[in-house]
Amino acid sequence: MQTKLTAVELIKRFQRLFTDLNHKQIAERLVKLVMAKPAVSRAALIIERDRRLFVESIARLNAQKQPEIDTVATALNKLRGFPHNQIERVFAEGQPIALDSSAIVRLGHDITPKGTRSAYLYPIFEHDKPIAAFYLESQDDLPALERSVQELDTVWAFSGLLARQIIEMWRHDEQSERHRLAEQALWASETYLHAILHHSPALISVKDLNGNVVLASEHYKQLQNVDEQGFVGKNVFDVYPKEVAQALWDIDLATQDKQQTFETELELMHKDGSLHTYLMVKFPLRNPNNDVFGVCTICTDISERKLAENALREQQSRLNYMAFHDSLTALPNRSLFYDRIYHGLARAQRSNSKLALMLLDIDRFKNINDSLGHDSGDLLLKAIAMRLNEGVRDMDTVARLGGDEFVVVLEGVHDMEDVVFIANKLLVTLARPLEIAGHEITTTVSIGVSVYPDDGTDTDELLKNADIAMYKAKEAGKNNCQFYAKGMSATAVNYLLLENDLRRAVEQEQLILHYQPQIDLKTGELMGVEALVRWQHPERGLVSPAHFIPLAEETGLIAPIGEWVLRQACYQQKRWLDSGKKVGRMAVNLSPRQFRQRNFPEKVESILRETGLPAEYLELEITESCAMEHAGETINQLKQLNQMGLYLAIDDFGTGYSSLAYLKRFPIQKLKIDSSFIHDIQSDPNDAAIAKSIIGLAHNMQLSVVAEGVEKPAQSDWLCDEGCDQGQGFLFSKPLTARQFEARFVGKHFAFDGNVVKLNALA
Ligand SMILES: Nc1nc2c(ncn2[C@@H]2O[C@H](COP(=O)(O)O[C@H]3[C@@H](O)[C@H](n4cnc5c(=O)[nH]c(N)nc54)O[C@@H]3COP(=O)(O)O)[C@@H](O)[C@H]2O)c(=O)[nH]1
Repeated sequence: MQTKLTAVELIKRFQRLFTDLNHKQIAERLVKLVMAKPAVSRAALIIERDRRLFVESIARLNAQKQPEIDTVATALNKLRGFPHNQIERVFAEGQPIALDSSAIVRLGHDITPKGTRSAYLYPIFEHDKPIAAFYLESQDDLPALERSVQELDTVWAFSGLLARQIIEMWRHDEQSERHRLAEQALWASETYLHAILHHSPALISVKDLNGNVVLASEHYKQLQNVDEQGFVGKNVFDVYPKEVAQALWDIDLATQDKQQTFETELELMHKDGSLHTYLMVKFPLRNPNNDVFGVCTICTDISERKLAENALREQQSRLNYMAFHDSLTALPNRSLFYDRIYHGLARAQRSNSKLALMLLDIDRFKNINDSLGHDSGDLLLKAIAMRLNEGVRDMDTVARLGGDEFVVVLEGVHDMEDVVFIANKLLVTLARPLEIAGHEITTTVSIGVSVYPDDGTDTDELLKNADIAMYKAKEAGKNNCQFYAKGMSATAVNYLLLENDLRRAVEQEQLILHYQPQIDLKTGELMGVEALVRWQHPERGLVSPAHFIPLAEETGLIAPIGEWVLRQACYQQKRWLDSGKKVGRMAVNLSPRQFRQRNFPEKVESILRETGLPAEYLELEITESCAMEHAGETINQLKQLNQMGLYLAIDDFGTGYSSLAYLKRFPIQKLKIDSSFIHDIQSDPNDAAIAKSIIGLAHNMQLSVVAEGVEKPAQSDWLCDEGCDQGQGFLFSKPLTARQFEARFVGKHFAFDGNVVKLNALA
């Protein structure tokens, strides 16, 4: 049986119940007291803290009908399963709210637990203002719940105080947390600052408005004049040289006054004597009232970046230099020459003056290069570049266009005598002996001059005309200077210009072979084919061998060209043999220099091996004059070639002076009557007599005989009647490309030009 307690006993009991509890435990105990009433199935304590409603604690009956308490201390709006609007209403109106079963149904089934039939909201006041509320649910009807509410009047009475206690405790907790966080933040920022000031490689400092350093990074100690105490407490004037300090202080003042950030670079000396470049940033520091109270300086060491930038700049200017200068002589190259002359021409036009362009080419440079080697050739070019530079004024341009070709541009020319004088001076200067790699070398140059505006108004025209004049100088015996004159023919010049291009012709695959058939005059059968080289020049078109073979011979280029022809002809012959085409022998022309190469027979042998062509399918032709020039040597070379199984022919026979004594000793198989005797063979009795003699001579020596340059059927008939074995000429076919040649084959047989078919028909 329950005994009624007095008010004092009740207070004491409550005090005992709530002594030494924290706010969570107080809230738990309060809802537990409410749950003690059997009609209450769920209870919650809601408290207003800082104008927000928090559900502090919730109690509900579990399956065993035991109260279970959950301290949530969560904002109401974050929790589901509560009649939010009703709870807010209690706090707003300060009146209890009773919800019967129909009101519960209206709340909806997701608000209250299943089976709830009534609910009650009870406000708790402090000074007439609700500061808390209890929310009660019951599985009984409202009257039963209301009875329990009445029985809980003591709880309601004490709840005002306890709710206040909970609020204060929360506030205290929150404040403690805020303090803790603030302390933690302070500690963190102090730690960071300490770490930054001690370990940052930057110079970081803060100065007050008088320029006294109040905070500084350790890195300052690296600076000259900063002792082990560091920068703190000092002033820029204590540390830096006077002018530097003044400049820094001026920036500090400007930063304070203008209240803006300043950025500049400065160089500071370290204790180890090294000079470092720093990027310095200064900015004002403001207090919460936005007043400037100091200046912060951050200096970053950018020495390495500067070094890299400088290196890059140097590299760029080196590259720039290289792009416009010749690496060997350091003279301006072709590009810079074009740029200089472009501006020079503009100046000449403005000042109405003349400009002279001198093109210089070293005479016989190739011989020097070939005999002394490329290193000596390079030394020579350098020496010439120096002498050229010394021989002209500073304002004049000396450039190397490539190879052994130099150019001098003389500006402000008013008198042509001056140009003549300089040209002669250069000829004399350059002709002085030079010591190159222990050899005394005397070299000369040929100079061609063109003058603006008389010989051209643009660079290319002036260059072209200076070129023509320069080659005229070469023609005139080298070591002299020629001025361009309007009528100068470019034909001879062209011939010389070819030389440079010819050097590249083999490697750039500009050479091709054409093939001209040789036929049996009696049967019309294809007996052989002569390989004739052509040069497919990129600008000049097809260049005749009559034009470039003598040049190749003169310059020594005949060796690689001749070897290329021989190899290609052998490869072609092998292909035709393999494809079953009856071509006869492949005749290849040899130039004197090529034939005289000591190891020529070995070269032929190696090419035959490489191409797989049997020797008997190859015929070599040397001219009569070549054969007779060093007849003794010729016999030896021919013997070796003959022993290899090759067929040998004397070309252009009748044009040289043959010694019959030698001729009979040459191990040859064929004579070729030169075309000059064939041309007028019917009308010129001398030509006819010579041709007859050659045919007779050949047959007497057991040699076969071929007539070159057969153009007319009558010539062919005459030759046939006189017993000439073979003919070669346009009558039968012009020289053809390999493809054209193959196209003439009908099965395994070669078909000649139309008019020759008739001739064949006679056979
Ligand atoms: N060392 C080398 N010399 C070579 C090589 N290839 C050619 N040559 C020599 O160059 C000279 C000119 O040759 P090309 O212009 O090829 O002239 C040849 C024929 O096209 C020409 N020909 C042939 N038939 C006729 C004709 O009926 N009429 C006519 N006007 N010309 C004709 O004759 C040249 C052949 O001459 P040849 O060698 O004497 O049989 C010339 O001296 C070539 O030898 C080479 O690879 N190496």
